[in-house]
Amino acid sequence: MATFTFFYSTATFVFIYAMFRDHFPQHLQDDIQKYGRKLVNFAYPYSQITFDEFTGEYMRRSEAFTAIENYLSDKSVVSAKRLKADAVKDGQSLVLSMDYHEEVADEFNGIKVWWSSNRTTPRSLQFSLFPAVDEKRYYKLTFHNRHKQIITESYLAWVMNEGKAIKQNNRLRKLYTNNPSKDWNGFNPKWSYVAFEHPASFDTLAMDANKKQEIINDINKFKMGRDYYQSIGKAWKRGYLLYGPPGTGKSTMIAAMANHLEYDVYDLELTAIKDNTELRRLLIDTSGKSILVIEDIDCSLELMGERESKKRKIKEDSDMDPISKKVKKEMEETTDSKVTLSGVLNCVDGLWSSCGGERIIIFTTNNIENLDPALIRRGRMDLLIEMPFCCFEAFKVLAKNYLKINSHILFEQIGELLGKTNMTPAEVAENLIPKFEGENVELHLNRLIEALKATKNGGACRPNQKRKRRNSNLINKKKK
Ligand SMILES: Nc1ncnc2c1ncn2[C@@H]1O[C@H](COP(=O)(O)OP(=O)(O)OP(=O)(O)O)[C@@H](O)[C@H]1O
Ligand SMILES: [Mg+2]
Repeated sequence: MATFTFFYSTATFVFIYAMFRDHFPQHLQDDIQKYGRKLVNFAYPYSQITFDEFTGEYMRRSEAFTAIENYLSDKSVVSAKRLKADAVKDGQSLVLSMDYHEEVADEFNGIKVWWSSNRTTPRSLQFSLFPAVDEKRYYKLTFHNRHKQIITESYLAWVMNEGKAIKQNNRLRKLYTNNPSKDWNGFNPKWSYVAFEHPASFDTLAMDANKKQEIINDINKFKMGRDYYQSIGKAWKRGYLLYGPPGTGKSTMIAAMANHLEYDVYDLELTAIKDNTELRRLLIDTSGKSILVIEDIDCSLELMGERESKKRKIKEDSDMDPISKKVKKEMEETTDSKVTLSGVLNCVDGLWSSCGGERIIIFTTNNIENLDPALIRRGRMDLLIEMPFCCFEAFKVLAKNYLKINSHILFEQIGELLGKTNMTPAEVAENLIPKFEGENVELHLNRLIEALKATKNGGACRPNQKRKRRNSNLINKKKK
């Protein structure tokens, strides 16, 4: 009986609505709809915004949906009764979100809003070449009509920023390396990655404390400088050149920076790139909040600048015997990489570097003298950071890391010897690592003293005036 009544009323409603649409004059229909909407607004003065999970022509996962999911995660744990769990960081941790048809409340500047998680399932079978989309997930935001402006202008921007920041913290940080271009295709991407799990930090980095603090301040200022860079019309990027002998901590410094900033690292192998076009394609495929690293930049002949390499080539060629000349020519011909200095300079200055923002570009070299001045000119490399041989202060950091001591009677002697020798932090660290079970602190320090004496007596040169000058000026700040 009840079913019959329901069917009867629905049919009557449909009939009346059809009559109304077909026979009522249009201006009367408009008036009735206008007043009808006013009545509904009066009875239910709330607005709603829906955020679908997949949007656009290619049905990409919506950034807004992901940001909202992350933003609501903590709030859902507190107030939703049913939760869903998703693995992040390649399964290392879980993100909780509210289950379907749950609702959580939020407050912004004293305004109360409600978020609900929903899904719709298709009512009929669809035939498609693509896998069927079983359900459409979406978030719905409900708020009072009178707060519409503040919600659409400020609250949503706040939710997006917060959500993105939470996502950034939850994600697995990655160390990317470029694949040879012959392998690039739809299945093999330009970059391969592994989880970036380097343990280096500024605490464990051995170097002069003031210089270390200057570098930390510089990168902190950069990270917080979004508005500043915007206001001066400059791309939000920064370039560093790390130079110093092998084993002085250049790579360790990069890892410490990446960990401090929580950025990904793109380790660019220039020799695997054929030409500037490929270089550009690779760079376009990188994301913001990342450090692009080109290690040992001087090791590619082309990058030393055409003027330098031509000069060098003429000199070398005139010194060579005919057979060596032929072998050299053949080698040059088989070397594929035609990446040029101007290609690399474009990577530092070009439009690419401003896409996505928050990019740090780091070059390392053992021989700063070999670099073309164009590469390190003012404004291109913002900071030149020298990683020098181990000084006493750097040694104290290593002693604290490796031996867990802040002082010892032998420190004075070690300090004196360090002042007279060129030993890298890597070599010092090697002497502080336990070689056998049960070795005590004194044994390590004595071993280091012996090694320092051997280096000194073995003719290790004292830093010349040029090096001394550079050591005293670890960081040569360049004008921005
Ligand atoms: N300043 C330092 N602070 C802490 N550890 C260091 C430092 N320098 C070197 N080490 C230790 O020595 C090892 C080698 O250092 P690293 O690879 O950073 O040197 P590098 O300057 O990059 O050398 P290369 O020029 O050969 O690439 C590191 O794994 C680290 O353990
Ligand atoms: Mg290195």
